Amino acid sequence: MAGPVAPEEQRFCLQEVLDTFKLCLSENEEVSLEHYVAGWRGLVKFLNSLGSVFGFISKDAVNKIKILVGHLDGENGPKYVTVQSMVKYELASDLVDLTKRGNHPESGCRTLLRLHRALRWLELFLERLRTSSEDSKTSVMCAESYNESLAQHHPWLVRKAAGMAFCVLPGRPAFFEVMNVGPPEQVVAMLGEALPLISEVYQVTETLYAQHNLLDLP
Ligand SMILES: CCCCCCCC/C=C\CCCCCCCC(=O)N[C@@H](COP(=O)(O)O)[C@H](O)/C=C/CCCCCCCCCCCCC
Repeated sequence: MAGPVAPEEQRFCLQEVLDTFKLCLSENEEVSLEHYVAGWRGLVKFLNSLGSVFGFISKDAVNKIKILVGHLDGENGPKYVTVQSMVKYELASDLVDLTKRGNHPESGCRTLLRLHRALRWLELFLERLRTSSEDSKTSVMCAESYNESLAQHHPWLVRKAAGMAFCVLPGRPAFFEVMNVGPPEQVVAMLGEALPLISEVYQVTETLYAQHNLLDLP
């Protein structure tokens, strides 16, 4: 499974991801793009520690993270502080391809939508992990969660490749170990803490995108 031991800054830690998702939502339910991206960076560390089979997934996630960071660090960075301000700015400035891919293939709105859909997969997967028994198969939990969410937006070839990658996922005990939390009961408790945060970020974004008819951006 995993290769040589990763340096500390590349090592996944569930607590770190939990902390970034805690910081994501402000009191007035605005989603901080900086923390959203940081949450995904943390998750990509986990994916990287699972080995090169997951490289094509990690690469796509990293590309999308880079696009969003590019917006955050760009000259219009202040417009990208929250997902709400990003949507408002990009729509008002005609910076989103709404019906077919055109001049704005890297808009913040369409890029974030891809990660947003993946967040639903994560929510479903973590809930299965949290309620699983010691001998449950991570590959099955992952595939079921994928089929209920992201798969509906992926073409056959991507679905096939993803399905093959899931087959080499480590078993639950090894999987829990990579999370760097402690014994399984502690992992389960931390997942219980992380899930409502992830769900809330997902719901707030889903409602915002639905209000603006952005859920099917090409
Ligand atoms: C708390 C710890 C346990 C769970 C840790 C999970 C770590 C997962 C980290 C990253 C997940 C990857 C997110 C992938 C984003 C995919 C976005 C997407 O849908 N992209 C497609 C469409 O993009 P455009 O072409 O429209 O720009 C793109 O075609 C995708 C290509 C790559 C394949 C994506 C397969 C996604 C499978 C998600 C499951 C990851 C399996 C992780 C196993 C633990």
